[in-house]
Amino acid sequence: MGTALIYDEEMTKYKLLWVDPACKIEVPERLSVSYEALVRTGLSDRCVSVPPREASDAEILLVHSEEYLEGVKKTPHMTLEDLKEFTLQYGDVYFHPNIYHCAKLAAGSALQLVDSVMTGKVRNGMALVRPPGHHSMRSAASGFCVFNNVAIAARYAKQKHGAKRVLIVDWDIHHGQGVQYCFEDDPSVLYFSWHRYEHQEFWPNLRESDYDCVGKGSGAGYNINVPWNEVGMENGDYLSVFCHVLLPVAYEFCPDLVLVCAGFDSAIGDPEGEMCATPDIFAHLTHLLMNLAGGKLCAVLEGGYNLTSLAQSVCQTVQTLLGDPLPQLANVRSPCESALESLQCVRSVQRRYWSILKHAADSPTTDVSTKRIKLAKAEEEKAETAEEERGQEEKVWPEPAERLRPPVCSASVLPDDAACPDGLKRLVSSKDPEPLLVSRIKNRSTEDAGDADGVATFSRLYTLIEKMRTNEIGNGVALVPDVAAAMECVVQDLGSDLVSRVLVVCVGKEELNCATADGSEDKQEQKGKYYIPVCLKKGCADTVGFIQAVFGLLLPLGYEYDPGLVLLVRMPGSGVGDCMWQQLIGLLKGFAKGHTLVLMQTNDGACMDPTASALLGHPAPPLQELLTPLPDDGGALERMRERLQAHWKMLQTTVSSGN
Ligand SMILES: CC(O)(O)NCCCCNCCCN
Ligand SMILES: [Zn+2]
Repeated sequence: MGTALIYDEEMTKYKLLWVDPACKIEVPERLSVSYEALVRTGLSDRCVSVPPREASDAEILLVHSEEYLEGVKKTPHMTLEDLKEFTLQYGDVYFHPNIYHCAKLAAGSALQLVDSVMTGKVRNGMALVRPPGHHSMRSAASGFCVFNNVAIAARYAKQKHGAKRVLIVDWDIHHGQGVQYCFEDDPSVLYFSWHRYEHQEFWPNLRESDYDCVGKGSGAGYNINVPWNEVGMENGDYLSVFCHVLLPVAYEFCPDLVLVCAGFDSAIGDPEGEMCATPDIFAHLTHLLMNLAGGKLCAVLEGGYNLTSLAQSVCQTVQTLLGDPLPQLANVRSPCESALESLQCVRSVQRRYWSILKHAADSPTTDVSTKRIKLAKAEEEKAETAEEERGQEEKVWPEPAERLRPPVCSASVLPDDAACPDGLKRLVSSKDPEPLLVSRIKNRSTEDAGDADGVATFSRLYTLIEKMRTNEIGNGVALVPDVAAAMECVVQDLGSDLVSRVLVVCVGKEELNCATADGSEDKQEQKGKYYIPVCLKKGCADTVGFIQAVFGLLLPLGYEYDPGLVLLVRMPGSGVGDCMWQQLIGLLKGFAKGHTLVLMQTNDGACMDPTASALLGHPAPPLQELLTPLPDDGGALERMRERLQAHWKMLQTTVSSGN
């Protein structure tokens, strides 16, 4: 299934008609440069073009009041003076004779997107719209927003398509207070937002944007605010919050639909956000959400005011929705102290609502005085930056790297009598393997692998890894007589001279004699750092433990390790369900530009089809809803994370005790 793209140049046909410094950044070019970038890169041609439509009164009234709608309806006929007058009642927003028309198109675009995804016409999609929506409230416009596009879409998805649980992820750098107010007592809509906050110093300066506002009544726990109390947040900060807060909770929530308030003012170069995350981060944020809700994801444009980083970020998002390989995120740095403080605060208040977080630490003891010191420091720094303002340095960042689809998406190495699943390209050894390789395989592996077809299998494995390195092949699966031997061979012989770092994810009971990344035998502490045995209660059927292991350990660590190849090994008798297995394959695509090699035992061929489906990029079925939280061994996982965070900074979820 494809990716929908919704855009109409009509939504560029309104602009600010008077002087207002607060609104001058919201220009029509935001939309046109975004769309033109999608055209220029050929991405728009690969999407299913879906036309926008005007939202009806009834649809707008799902969120807004009649008196508000009646007021906005009058704006097309207003004089300039009346428009100014009308605008004065709201904050940081402007009206224009054509903005009502565009606001109906923006909301209608979000609804078209929901229809296309919920009816299965497409898998996912993006709507490029203006005016944005997430600040507008039941009876008020705000922050360039007139109608709350995404809030209307969420209500619509429930009413028209029977969605029971809708997740809204708001990665715009401003707090979508309009969305929070709309759903704060509604447990069927989980709203997650991070936002520049600076201890309430940043617009919209609301007390209720802080981390302790978790929703009300039956909605308690279904509102998650992550305040950024400093600017300059980077990729590592964003990924930490996704791995340690949003994703575990999202998987426990198990939504039927994911809506994204896709604002790109959280990218580097944006005058509003003043953050440092690069445009390719949105490729990963999108990817990390794509295995929820069976892949049903609707991204709706919100903010983004640096035309360069906006266009790049839009392209990164759409390219991921299309299923292209993820870009390598080089040198993901550990979260900064301020981000860790926010992370710890959010987890500590949310833990009482989400069993996945129940082992989270208490809030940090930053007593009032520390905060006052911080604010005082911030004040004086602000004074400094004030004078620096004039010489405000232009942010520069590298153009995102090309993300080339390999000629062959997925390949297989199989015994001659095994059937090759649809869509996979079977690798046959074209020529005789190099004698050197044969000798290494012979003296390395067990006797049965040393015989003729064992050598053939291993030489095909070598070819497969070689072709992944050159990006001729994206990923692959091999059925081998002995997975343990094959794993050692890949890591020791094949992997090591083809890629510099191999992330080995071994699913099953086996105790492994591990080899560190550099292939040397282990010294005790090396073993500690590069060998992370995670034991799940009830084997691999333990969903809670699986989610904690994947999001609390594997993904953060993988982003920090930045491997050139992922080796996913399914030990015989592992008992891991197809659903979890497909989720794992889907999530691991975020590393090594999607170069994953799956090793399975020949007699484990039953799960070849789900494996092939995941390797080909089909969305994984949702994990079953976590109704009764299992007596999970989250404690053991938390203790392991504590131990490992000394080596792997991305595992941190609390401020360093030292400070
Ligand atoms: C959709 C959105 O979240 O990007 N709207 C942002 C509104 C910002 C209002 N304040 C502007 C002050 C100018 N320096
Ligand atoms: Zn914004």
